[in-house]
Amino acid sequence: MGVEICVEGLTKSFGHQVIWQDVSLTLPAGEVSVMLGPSGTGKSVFLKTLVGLLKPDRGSVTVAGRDITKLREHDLYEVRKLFGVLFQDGALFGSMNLYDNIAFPLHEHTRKSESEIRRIVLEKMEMVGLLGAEAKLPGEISGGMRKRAGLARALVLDPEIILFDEPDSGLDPVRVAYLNQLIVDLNAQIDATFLIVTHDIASARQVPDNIGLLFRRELVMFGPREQLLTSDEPVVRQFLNGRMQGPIGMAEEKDAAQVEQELAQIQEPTSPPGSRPLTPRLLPGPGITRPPRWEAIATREAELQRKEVADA
Ligand SMILES: Nc1ncnc2c1ncn2[C@@H]1O[C@H](COP(=O)(O)OP(=O)(O)OP(=O)(O)O)[C@@H](O)[C@H]1O
Repeated sequence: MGVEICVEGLTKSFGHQVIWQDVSLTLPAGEVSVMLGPSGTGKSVFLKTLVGLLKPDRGSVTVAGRDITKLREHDLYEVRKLFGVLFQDGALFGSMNLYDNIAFPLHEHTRKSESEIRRIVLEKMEMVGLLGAEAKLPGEISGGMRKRAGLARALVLDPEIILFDEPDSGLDPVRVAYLNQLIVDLNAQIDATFLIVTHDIASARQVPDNIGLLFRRELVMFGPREQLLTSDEPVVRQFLNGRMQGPIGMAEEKDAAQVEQELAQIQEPTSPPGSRPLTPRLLPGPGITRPPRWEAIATREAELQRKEVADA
C-alpha cells in the first residue's frame, strides 16, 4: 500500500551555503507527488536526504514510523530497502546486460534462487515494456529504454516508495508521454508512494496527486495538484507557466520593484476565478484498475472547478 513519508522542519546546508530550510510536508502513502523548483534549489539534495544518503542539519524524516535522520547505519540500511530510486541516467552498469543489471539488487540483498530471480526480473521487465531486451548492453539502447531498465531495477525489491530524479531528462516529448503513462500505470498497479523531481511542467500538470515547489531556500507550497494549478502565488504561476516575468530570475537576484513591474505587464496578472480549467489528469491505461482514491480526487477537483465558476 506504500508508506507515508513525513518531513518536519528539515534544513540542509553545505558549509555556509543553506540549500533549503524548515521544509515540512507529508507525502501521502500510495500517492504520486512531484517536486518542482528552479535549477540548483536542492531538489536532488532533498531526494538524497529522504533516502538517508545525506544528513540534514535539523529536522526529521519519518518513514514507516521511524525517523531516519536518527538511525544508525545498520537500521538505515533496513529502512532503505523500502525505497527504489530511479537515478537521472538510470545508473546502469555499462558492462552488464540489462538482465544482470536488473537482477543486481536481488543478488546483493536477497538469498533467492536463480529461478526465482529470473521470474522476478522478467516480470519487472514486462511491466516496463522491456521483455526481449535482456541481452542488450546499456550502451546499445536508447535513453528511454535505459530509464525503463533503471525503473525495472528500482522495482525488483518491491519498494514501498519510489524516488524518481528527473525521469524525463534527455527524452523527447513522445518518450516523456510514454514514461508518464508508465508511471501512472505502475502507481495504480503496485500502490507505492512516488516522489518525482522534474522540470517538465506538462508532466507536473498531468501526473501527480500533489505538487511542491522549492524556491529561495524554502518550500513555497506543497499540496494537492489542483490547489497548485489554480494558485495565485506569483512564484507558482511563473514556474507553472514557464515565464520570465515574475520573482524567479536567471540567478534569483530580482528585487521587489522589478518583480512588481513585470507582474503588472502580464496580460492575466490575476486570472478571474473559473478561467483556469484544470489540465486533465493522466488516467491509468485500459485494463488497469484505478486505486480507490481516484474517485475522491475527481470529486474534489470537480468541486473546486464548480466553486471557481460560482465565484466568477
Ligand atoms: N555533496 C555536495 N556538497 C556540496 N554541495 C552540494 C552537494 N550536493 C549538492 N550540492 C549543492 O547543492 C545545491 C543544490 O543542488 P541540487 O543538485 O540538489 O539542485 P537541483 O535543484 O536538483 O538542480 P537541477 O534542477 O539543476 O538538477 C547546488 O548548489 C549544489 O552545488
